[in-house]
Amino acid sequence: MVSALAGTGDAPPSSEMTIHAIGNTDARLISPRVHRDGRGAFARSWSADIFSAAGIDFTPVQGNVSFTRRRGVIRGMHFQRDPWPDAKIVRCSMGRIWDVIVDLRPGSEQFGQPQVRELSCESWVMLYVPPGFAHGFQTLTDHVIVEYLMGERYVPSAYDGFRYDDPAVAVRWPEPISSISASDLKWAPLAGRVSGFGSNDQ
Ligand SMILES: Cc1cn([C@H]2C[C@H](O)[C@@H](COP(=O)(O)OP(=O)(O)O[C@H]3O[C@H](C)C(=O)[C@H](O)[C@H]3O)O2)c(=O)[nH]c1=O
Repeated sequence: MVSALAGTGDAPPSSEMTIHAIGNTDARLISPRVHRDGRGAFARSWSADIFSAAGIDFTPVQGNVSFTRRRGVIRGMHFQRDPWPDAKIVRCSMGRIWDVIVDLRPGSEQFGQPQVRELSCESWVMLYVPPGFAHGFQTLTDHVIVEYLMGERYVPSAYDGFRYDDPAVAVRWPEPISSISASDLKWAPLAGRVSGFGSNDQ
């Protein structure tokens, strides 16, 4: 017997996503309206109309997904250099992560200051990371899936990053570190390499 599910009616599009500022940055926390029923739940992960109404110029051109087996793993910090800075929507689709973004745009009010948020499958909350930010996360559980909608294509020659312990940014990681890729350990210091981090910004 197939049970009919109650409709959700025609709510205005803006009610499908609530967008919150993060500090004085143009990064945003996005809380989608979660439609729950006897089967489970449904929510939007992006909306051109809602983003446009919120003044966010973002159109996905690539989708990425990563699976991380163990708690305590750090992925990042990553960014793409100009002229291909990669804005992204980040969502944690399984488990929980300690998510970190850092504004690398010289002159911005929050330049070099880590902004951290816990993202989890249960919360459904997503993060909009503007172009010019670095992004990374540490897993807070085993078996983590993180999905991305990317505002820029992957350009290997522009793919860049910095170490989790770069003294110019001083990110706090909550868990004992269980694993970091060899490539993420090889990033050169930001000081003297990325505009705005002078050689004495230790
Ligand atoms: C980002 C990317 C990577 N790759 C290749 C490059 C490597 O051979 C392999 C794994 O890449 P990586 O070790 O950089 O994967 P993550 O450490 O999960 O990187 C991601 O995690 C941090 C937290 C992010 O914010 C970025 O979205 C992204 O950099 O996939 C691709 O083929 N296409 C891509 O778009």
